[in-house]
Amino acid sequence: MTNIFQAEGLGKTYPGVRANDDVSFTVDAGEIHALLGENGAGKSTLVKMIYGLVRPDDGQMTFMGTPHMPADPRAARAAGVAMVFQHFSLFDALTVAENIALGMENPPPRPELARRILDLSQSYGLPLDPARRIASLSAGERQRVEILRCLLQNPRLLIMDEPTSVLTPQEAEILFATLRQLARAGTAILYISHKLDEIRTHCDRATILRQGKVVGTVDPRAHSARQLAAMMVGAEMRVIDRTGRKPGARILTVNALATHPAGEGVTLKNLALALHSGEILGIGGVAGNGQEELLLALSGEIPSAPGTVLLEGTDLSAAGPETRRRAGLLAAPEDRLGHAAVPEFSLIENTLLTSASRQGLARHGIIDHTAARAFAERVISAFDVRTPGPGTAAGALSGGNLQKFVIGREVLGRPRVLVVNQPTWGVDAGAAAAIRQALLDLAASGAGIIVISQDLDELLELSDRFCALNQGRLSAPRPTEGLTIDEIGLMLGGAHGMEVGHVPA
Ligand SMILES: Nc1ncnc2c1ncn2[C@@H]1O[C@H](COP(=O)(O)OP(=O)(O)OP(=O)(O)O)[C@@H](O)[C@H]1O
Repeated sequence: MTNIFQAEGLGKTYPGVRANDDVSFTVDAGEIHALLGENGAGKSTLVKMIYGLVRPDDGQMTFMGTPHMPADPRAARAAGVAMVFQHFSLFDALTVAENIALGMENPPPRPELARRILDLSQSYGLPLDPARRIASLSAGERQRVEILRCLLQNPRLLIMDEPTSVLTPQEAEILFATLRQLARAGTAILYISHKLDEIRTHCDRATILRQGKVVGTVDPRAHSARQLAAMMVGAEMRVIDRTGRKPGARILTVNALATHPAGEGVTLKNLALALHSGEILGIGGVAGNGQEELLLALSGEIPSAPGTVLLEGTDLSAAGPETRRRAGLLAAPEDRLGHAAVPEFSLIENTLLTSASRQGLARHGIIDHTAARAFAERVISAFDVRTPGPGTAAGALSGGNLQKFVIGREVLGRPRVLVVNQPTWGVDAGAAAAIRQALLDLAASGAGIIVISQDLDELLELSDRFCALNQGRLSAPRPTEGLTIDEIGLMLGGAHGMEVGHVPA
């Protein structure tokens, strides 16, 4: 194997944070190289330096034998580096092909581009219609657009920042087949993920970062997930405690819930569910089958017919998000940057967005800054959000730390019912365990929780009952205890993009 990329002594300091400190490592042609580390360890900062988005304060890089210090992403792309981001950078109103054309230096005529997209998507098993509008795509499909956009550039080094966090296990397998295919052809892949099992199965080497420093480069196959996690955090992981929950009275009733979104998107079809106090209901399924719509219909962002959403007997179907929040029905959506939080707003301002009324952070339209700051500080400390302080802009937080903040803000909002979509997306193993524990503790205190997730292990770990959402329809719930992966496969069966045949017998 030949060394294609080398970093020597890279450093980057942000106000109050040494994000990268003396980072040296190499990536070989044809290898899938994982970057591992806790939230905030400096992984994104490192790859942004390679991709020309951030300029290092110190150190050098070499790429394909020549010094590499790209002034911007365009220069990095010209040198042969491509990157798939953790957050999507797509225009909702445009089609797949239009978005891809926007990122190209010299886009070919539209019909030819559409053909190339189709060809690539077929040869890499990533189905995508070039004429679809981005607004109608699920998170998983949006990611495919980003991946295909990169593959069209024929990169020598492909950087992927948590690419599988929005994919189902089956879609992730397909992606890894794609990456293997690329690696065999000599492309180097630098791969950020928090999924340790995935890294152990698919990556050739792993470089571990802790607090901005390289701890070491290891063969991930030679270590257990637990050992890798311990190297990342420098300590052992905690064990989840599921005790103390007693499902009580019915708290949320959803009846004949149907949505009719304008334009594209999934319509919910005649959904019914009952949630009890102290209970966690898990909803599994492939993204794009109505998960986001269900959250919006429960949070009040999509109104529904009278009698369809009842909280403790009160009909909230016509109520907007603020009225529902006051009543105790809180939600944490999947898209943390843009939907759950405003990137340019400080964490204090972001707490005001959803918590002003429940926490008494504003009176008669006047913001109580002291109270807002104190609440933001409570969230930061209770959920171990790594940030210089509550005045930091949400967009400056690492992905996982923002996720902890968003979940923490709602959990500390003392909900009667909390609806969360992908609660541990992009969160490191230790923090994911802490978030899951917080949800279990919240249920133990009497709240009802709906967890929507693509992570089956997470749903099995958390939920008392499980149901599947498939093309806008919800299956009948089943108790999680004793439920086998086969049975779950059947419940999810027929969901688009997921075949029962993939579920191990
Ligand atoms: N633009 C910025 N301004 C200020 N601080 C920043 C900025 N970007 C990153 N940081 C800080 O630098 C540190 C490293 O962040 P980085 O995003 O590189 O971590 P990460 O390992 O990618 O985390 P995650 O797994 O959560 O995505 C964090 O403490 C983060 O808050």
